[in-house]
Order: sequence, then structure tokens, then C-alpha cells
Amino acid sequence: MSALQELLHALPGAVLLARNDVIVYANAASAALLEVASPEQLHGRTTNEFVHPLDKQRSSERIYRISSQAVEPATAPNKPSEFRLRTSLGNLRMVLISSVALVVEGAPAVLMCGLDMTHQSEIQQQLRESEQNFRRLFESMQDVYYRTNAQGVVQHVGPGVRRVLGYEPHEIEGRTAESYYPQSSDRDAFKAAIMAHGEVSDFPGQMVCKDGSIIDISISSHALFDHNGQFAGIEGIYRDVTQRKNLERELQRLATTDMLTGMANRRAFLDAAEQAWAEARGNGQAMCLLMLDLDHFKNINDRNGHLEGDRVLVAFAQAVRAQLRASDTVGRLGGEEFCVLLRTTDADSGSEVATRILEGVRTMPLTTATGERLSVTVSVGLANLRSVDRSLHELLDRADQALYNAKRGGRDRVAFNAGGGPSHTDSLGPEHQDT
Ligand SMILES: Nc1nc2c(ncn2[C@@H]2O[C@H](COP(=O)(O)OP(=O)(O)OP(=O)(O)O)[C@@H](O)[C@H]2O)c(=O)[nH]1
Repeated sequence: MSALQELLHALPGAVLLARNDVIVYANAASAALLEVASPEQLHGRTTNEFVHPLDKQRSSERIYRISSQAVEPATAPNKPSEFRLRTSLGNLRMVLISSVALVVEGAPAVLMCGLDMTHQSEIQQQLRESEQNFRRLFESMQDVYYRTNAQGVVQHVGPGVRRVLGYEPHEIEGRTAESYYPQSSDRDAFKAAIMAHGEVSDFPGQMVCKDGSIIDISISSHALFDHNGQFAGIEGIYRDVTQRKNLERELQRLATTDMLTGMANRRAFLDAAEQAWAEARGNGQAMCLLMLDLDHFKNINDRNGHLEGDRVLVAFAQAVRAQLRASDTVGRLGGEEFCVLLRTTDADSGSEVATRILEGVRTMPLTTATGERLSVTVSVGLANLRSVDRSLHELLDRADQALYNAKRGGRDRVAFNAGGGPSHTDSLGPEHQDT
């Protein structure tokens, strides 16, 4: 073996020399690649017989092109290109082949060099599949992936944005995230939380959709930093939680509302009253409580039936509400007993409201099933916040005591309990009874 042949033989890449496509020389790597016992077993066979049927035409064209240029061999070698080969054992190999035309011992020949890429191909195929899986997952995700730069400009947004906000991703990219936040305070709170903790999970907020509707969202995100540790933006996901929020709101409403009258129920009213009491104490503001109880309601039920009694309660609730401001709170404490909280209201103004309620209830246009007018009246106990009160319950007790006195005094009237005994009572006009 010549030194050159020894060199070719030891090359890790497959080398073949063919004349008219018939192999006249093969090195050891060729034999290994095509799975024959020795290079000599390749001699006399055609290269074409190892080419996969789907690549045969492309391979023949390349050999023809290179062979027709044999006069100037070195000028136009075939660029490396991948071919599927079948080994003598029938196994498939992906081989990167480059070829060049030569004149060897006075006769034209083609020198082919092959690099086995089967393994790399498999890795690439796995990568492609993994990429496709990832893309499918990304496309079908209920969440919207997004990334902004340090200035809050959206750099990338996932396709989920079509379903959630109704925008195409390109309509969002390049815009600042603020542009689809209905409340800038929401976005500010989100940014503050990210800056403070580096990440947020299930952070609540709202966004405006392309059609102008507002949805509830929940965001989980983290801050991005560049190589120098500088803040570089935010990355994360957000999801539409409107349905869940609506359900929560509905549950909250059911848990805090009296179903018959639509008023706050006992617990919700007392919560609101506690809060108002603390605020009024803190700010030194006035506050009044009215305790209301329908008069002889048992008779109304007994004479007209329970359903009719319910109808009266509903009408009563409307009549009371009609006299109140948005800042007032009315609740049903139970049965036919109600309580009104009047914020920033002193005893005189509270008494005026109570008097209007008396009048409003008295004049409710109610009739019985037989068409007779149904007369309904209410008694009201009034108490105002005093600087010496230590708890809301002292105020409630005084209002309750005043209500008792209004009942005892003949009903259909307001009684005021200023606290501190009879000497503290105020005059509330002809139909008001001081306690
Ligand atoms: N229809 C109806 N009746 C109710 C409801 N809750 C309580 N009641 C009735 O309200 C009546 C309250 O009666 P009492 O506490 O004796 O008081 P009253 O008849 O209103 O008399 P005074 O309060 O002393 O003026 C009872 O008959 C209860 O059954 C309700 O949700 N619907």
C-alpha cells in the first residue's frame, strides 16, 4: 500500500473513488459506513446501489454534472449535501457527501467523501419534534405569554392573546402594556410588586379587550435582568379569570345579601357598621344608627298570609332605600327588624331621615288581595355616636333601646336615645318620643 493509500485508509471520513459510478477504491471508513466486512468488498459495485431510491435521481444528476466537468476538476466540486444511503445490511444512513471530478492514471474518476450524519439528523429530528410540540402547546395554551422591555413596551406576546383580548399578537407588540390596562393604578401596583419581590404569582388586575370589554385577569410574572444586573423588563403569563371572578362576586353577594329584600344581611351590615364606626371615631365625624321594626307585622301575616307579608317587606325595603344616600347602609338584622347606618350625620339630620322613612312607609301604595288598602307603619329608634362610646355595640344598644321606647310610646314614631339618661334627651317634634 502506498503512503497515500495508507493515509486515505486511516481517514475517519468515508472516501470512495468511482469510475463510471463503479467503485475502484474504498477506505476502511467507507466499509464501516456501508456495513461491509472490508473495503475490497465494495470494489466493482456501483455507488448508486447504496443510494436510497428517493435520493437516486439527485445523486445521479450530481455525478453527471461533476463528471462532465472532469477537464477542469478542481474548479467545481459538488458542495456537501445530505443523502440517504442504504447499507449492505439494509440500514438507513444519513450521509453528508461532497464529490469532486479527477483524472486518475489518465482516466476520469469521481472522488467522494462522506460524513455520517445519522446521529446528528436524529438529534435534529428530535429537536424539530420537540419544537413542534412546544409550539402546539404554546398555541393551545389558555394563558397569554408576554415579555416587555425595561420601558414596558411589549416585545413578544403569545397567540393566546387572540382568544383572551381579541388582538393579533402584532397589534400588541410594540405597544406599552399600560395601553390595555383600564386602571393605571392596577398596572402601578403590579409593577411595584415586581420591583419589590422580583416576581408575582396570581396577581389580580383588569384588561381592556379589543372590543372595549373589560376582563379580570390574573398575572404571574418575574423581572428580567441584563448581564450587568440592570432591570431589563418583565416576562410572564396572564389568564382570563372573569368567570371565576364573577362566580366569586356572586358568592360574595349571596353570602352578604338578604335574598328577600336585597339589603345587606345581618353579618354584612354589622361588618360595614364596624368599619364606619372605626372611621367615624378616627375622623371625629358624626354618625347615626336607626333601628327599624314594622308595627304589628304579625297581624299583617295572620290576616293576609305569609306571601303577602313578604311583599310588604319588599315594598318596605324600597320605601326605606328611597330616603337614603348612596353612602348610607341598610341591613336586615332578621325578621321584620332593620337597621340603617347614616355616615357623617348628626342626630338632627338622622331624625329628619327617620321622619321621612316613617312617612314613606305610611304612604306605601299597598293593597290586599281583595283590593283593600293595606296600612303599614314602622317604629324607629335613633342613636348617634358619642365620643365616650367604646364599641359599636353601645350605639346599637342605644338604638335598640330607643326602638323599644318608640314601640312603647305607641308605634309609628321615632324615639331618640342620646345616652346618659333622660336628661340628655332631645326634642324631636310632635311625633318623636324622647327616651
Ligand atoms: N312574611 C314574613 N314574615 C316574617 C318574616 N320574618 C319574620 N316574620 C314575621 O314577623 C312577625 C314579627 O312579629 P312580632 O315580633 O310579634 O312583632 P309584631 O307583630 O311586628 O309587633 P310589634 O313589633 O310589637 O309591632 C312574626 O309573625 C314573624 O313570623 C319574613 O321573612 N316574611
